[in-house]
Amino acid sequence: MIAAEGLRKTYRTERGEREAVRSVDLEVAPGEFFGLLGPNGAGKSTTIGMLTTLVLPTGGSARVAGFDVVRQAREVRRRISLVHQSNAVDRELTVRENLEFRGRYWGVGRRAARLRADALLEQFGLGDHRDALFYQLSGGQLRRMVIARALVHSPEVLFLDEPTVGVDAHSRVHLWEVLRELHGQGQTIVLTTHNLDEAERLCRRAAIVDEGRVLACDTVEALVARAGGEVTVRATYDGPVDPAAHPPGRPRPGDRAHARGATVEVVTAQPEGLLGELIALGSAAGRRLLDVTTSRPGLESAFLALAGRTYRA
Ligand SMILES: Nc1ncnc2c1ncn2[C@@H]1O[C@H](COP(=O)(O)OP(=O)(O)OP(=O)(O)O)[C@@H](O)[C@H]1O
Repeated sequence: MIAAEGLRKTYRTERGEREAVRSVDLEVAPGEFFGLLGPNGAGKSTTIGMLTTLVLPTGGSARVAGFDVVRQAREVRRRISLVHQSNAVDRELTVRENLEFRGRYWGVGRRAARLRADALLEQFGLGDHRDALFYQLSGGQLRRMVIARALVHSPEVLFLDEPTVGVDAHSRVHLWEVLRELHGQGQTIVLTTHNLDEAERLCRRAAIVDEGRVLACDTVEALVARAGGEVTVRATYDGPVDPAAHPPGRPRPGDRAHARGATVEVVTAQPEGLLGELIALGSAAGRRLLDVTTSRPGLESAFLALAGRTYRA
């Protein structure tokens, strides 16, 4: 459904050139729920911009739904939908009219557009709000409406750029459910997110992007497996500890330890004995250990293994 090769984008600005995307290769099969993951500024929005024909690539090529994103941009646009981070809606129209209007714009017949709008509003939990105006909706409802509207003309690929940014925790979980259901119905979805937890919950395959490059592209389980079963142990003290400090007995081979302010983070495949060592580290610095958290290997560990630094969204 999507094939990109060596996709590149350099922005020219007053302050010189900015290589937003250096080289991106991607393949997404029909029906996949695919994630483009990475910290802010990694080049995710620019990549999705090129795949949706809004940003002209500086190099490389991409085909989406069978058409070239540069030479056949119009054909691509008819077959896809993009939901931006902002909730742009027609403020004069009701929720249902917003959907119908979008359907009509894309050539869906009047009756079909209405039926499709009603079905989508039910599916997105907005059936009772079909006659509401945008200001009568909560942030989460508005977000669901914008995504529902993007589906009225049954696009082959739905692109979502950071779909849950600015959405409260409860609405986020609701939105995840709706997206999983859409995927279950066979919808191809490409999502960008800086939230690795979101990606782990939703995507089956993902590309980890950093500084304009794809560091790895695989199933989420395979990406996590690359982290090699390491756990991240985070200790918080009642005051700053020496950034160069290591718990006594550490580092063991493969360990990575960082201290920042009152927190020490150790990524290790051998956590045995670490708690005692962290207490001893605090005592040596005259600090008391307040809290220890452990996180199982996840995409965060995968990012660390691939990029060589801790993930900061
Ligand atoms: N129109 C533009 N002109 C110049 N530089 C740009 C432009 N758009 C993005 N950039 C720069 O390109 C880099 C990649 O930005 P991009 O928005 O693609 O990243 P991102 O991973 O989507 O991050 P975010 O989630 O913050 O949008 C950033 O350094 C950004 O400042």
